[in-house]
Amino acid sequence: MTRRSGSGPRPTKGRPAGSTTDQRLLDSSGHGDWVHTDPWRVMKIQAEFVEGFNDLSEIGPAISVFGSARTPQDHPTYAQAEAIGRGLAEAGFVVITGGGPGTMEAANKGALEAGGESIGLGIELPFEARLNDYVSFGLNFRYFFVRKMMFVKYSQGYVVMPGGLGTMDELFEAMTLSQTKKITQFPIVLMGVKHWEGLLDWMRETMLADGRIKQSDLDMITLTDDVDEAVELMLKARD
Ligand SMILES: C/C(=C\CNc1ncnc2c1ncn2[C@@H]1O[C@H](COP(=O)(O)O)[C@@H](O)[C@H]1O)CO
Repeated sequence: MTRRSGSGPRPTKGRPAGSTTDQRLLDSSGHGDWVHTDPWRVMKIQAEFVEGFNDLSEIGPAISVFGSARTPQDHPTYAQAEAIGRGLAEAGFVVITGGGPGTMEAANKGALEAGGESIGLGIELPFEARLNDYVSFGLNFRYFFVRKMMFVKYSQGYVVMPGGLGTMDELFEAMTLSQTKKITQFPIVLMGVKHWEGLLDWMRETMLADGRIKQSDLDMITLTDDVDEAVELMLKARD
């Protein structure tokens, strides 16, 4: 695969400065312009699904790696994400990330430098954002929900590194889809014991204790700092 000519930021020309397509879809106080009315937006949404399905349908076994867009390059988590990208690529997996900076960049770097496929599924944001330099094939999405479906549909499992709101959204979406059997056989590895153990303790002591989740919901997660263990788990699930 080669870097798609359409990768990088979508042109901002023609759209109100500081807003995104997603934002205009979800904002109830929309513009009156006919191309921005909801029925016509469905065509744009449909086109984005078609394009994504078309471009990703033959990528082979893939693992998505998520994590903070704000991880500095000299942070130990950056090195760990690079190692996970490398380990997954060496094990024959395509590595998919959000194509952004920080942890996403590190995982793409590890995968690309190990000779693997390094995919970035970027998102249009209200500020300048472009795919990182280690993406060998990239797509930029206007709609978060279309992009999120591509991660689930085209990966066999998730590795989730320390992160903020975006990372939590991606993690809990996958857990909900697994819990409701919308996806099956979907290993989820949380990397970074120090970052995640507080959340897992709370889920066990509050959510589980109050009967709001089952033990099987927690069992779908593996918590580790060990890159080899994470890769091994993905291989076991694949085989
Ligand atoms: C914050 C900055 C750029 C953000 N750029 C992003 N590009 C692509 N994907 C992103 C970006 N920001 C968030 N994401 C998605 O959410 C996850 C990380 O979010 P978090 O809140 O940082 O945990 C990540 O996995 C992406 O899929 C400028 O530095």
